[in-house]
Amino acid sequence: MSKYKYSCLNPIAQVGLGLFSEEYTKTDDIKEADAVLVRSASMLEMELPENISAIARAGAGVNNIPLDKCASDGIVVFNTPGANANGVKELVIAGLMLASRNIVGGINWVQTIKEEKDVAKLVEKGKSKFAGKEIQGKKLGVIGLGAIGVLAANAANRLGMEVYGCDPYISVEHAWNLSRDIISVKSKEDIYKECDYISLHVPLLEDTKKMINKETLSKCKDGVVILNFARDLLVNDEDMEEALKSGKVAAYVTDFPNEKTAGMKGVIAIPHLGASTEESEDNCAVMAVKQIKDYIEHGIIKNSVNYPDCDAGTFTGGTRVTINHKNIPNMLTQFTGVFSAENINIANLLNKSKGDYAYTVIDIEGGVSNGIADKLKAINGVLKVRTLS
Ligand SMILES: NC(=O)c1ccc[n+]([C@@H]2O[C@H](COP(=O)([O-])OP(=O)(O)OC[C@H]3O[C@@H](n4cnc5c(N)ncnc54)[C@H](O)[C@@H]3O)[C@@H](O)[C@H]2O)c1
Ligand SMILES: O=C(O)[C@H](O)COP(=O)(O)O
Repeated sequence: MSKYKYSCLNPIAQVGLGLFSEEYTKTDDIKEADAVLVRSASMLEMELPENISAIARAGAGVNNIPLDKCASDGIVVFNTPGANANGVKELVIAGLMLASRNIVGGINWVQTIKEEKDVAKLVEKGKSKFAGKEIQGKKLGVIGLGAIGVLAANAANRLGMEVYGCDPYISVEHAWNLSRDIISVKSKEDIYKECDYISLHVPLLEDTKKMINKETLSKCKDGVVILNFARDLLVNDEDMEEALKSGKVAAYVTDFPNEKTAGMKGVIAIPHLGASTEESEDNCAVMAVKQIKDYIEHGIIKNSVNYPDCDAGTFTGGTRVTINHKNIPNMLTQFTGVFSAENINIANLLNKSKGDYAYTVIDIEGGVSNGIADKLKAINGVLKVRTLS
């Protein structure tokens, strides 16, 4: 008899799902799932049943998940930082080539002459129409130096590009990994002004939405190439269309085609293939499942995007009570009061907060009655209580 249930809203690599022990079963009904695994399926309009404790995004971008709603329902949302970064980096490099050499045009043209008598001769005669430029010596601007941005910047630099990077919130880890040859700039303006190619690697947030627009494009060099392997809404499509028509933008490479851009002249549209490699899918699935298991079985939070990371160690016996709650004063006093009223000794207590939300783990040596959980749940600001035993 399984103890836990999980649902997958997208196919998740078997190497990850295989890590679930026989204590877990898969269900198609999220009304009975403790945990949900998802890639890009939108959960924004979904009902979130009370039974869900955790959602793992097997990937980086979490704009398909209602993070605040989840937090206020006591649902911890994880992602898998860096797990698909190499896959995306390699496609970014391909994107640079696709935009610089008319590979797509050339390949399509060969198909139009394939039934002709002397294909080799026609190729030599017609190839000049598809001549391109080399990326070596050109300037690339990378906006967002996270897991992908750093890898893309370093790789392009190794291919001979002069690379500028901009990320006001760069983490220490990513700064360490950034090649010293990358020119770090404080403002995106320097990238717009200087670069021949601009690659976006920021999350879709209120302040990054439509960051590439008429105004920012007007600051760019004529014939700039924009690469978007992050999210379609980072770019204002109407402004991009105008810039492509005028020649301000020579090519727009996007991994996120939509109704507007899929057929737009000057757009190289890729069907969201950045993370669609065996390696990235495996990495993401393994990381997502490990994080779900750690949380469900031990109450450990690692790589959450809406709750603080919190590791009280592996749960080894007695009872562990985990509480998802609002980050407001006087919560711990009320929690400990519930235990002391029952004369229960707390062996270990850990509390962490992140923004408006907090998480507390309380270990006790023996068991607890259901009444304890009910009393904790009744405290104003408590969002979810789990009892692990
Ligand atoms: N094409 C794909 O298949 C694919 C795969 C993975 C990720 N993505 C997208 O790429 C994005 C980046 O992925 P990642 O793994 O590098 O994430 P990450 O969190 O490691 O890096 C994002 C970086 O953007 C920076 N940032 C945030 N706001 C910024 C701003 N206003 N200006 C400059 N920098 C800013 C952050 O400081 C961080 O360093 C994801 O959010 C996702 O939308 C796409
Ligand atoms: O944010 C991400 O990780 C990527 O966009 C990958 O999405 P996918 O898992 O649907 O390929």
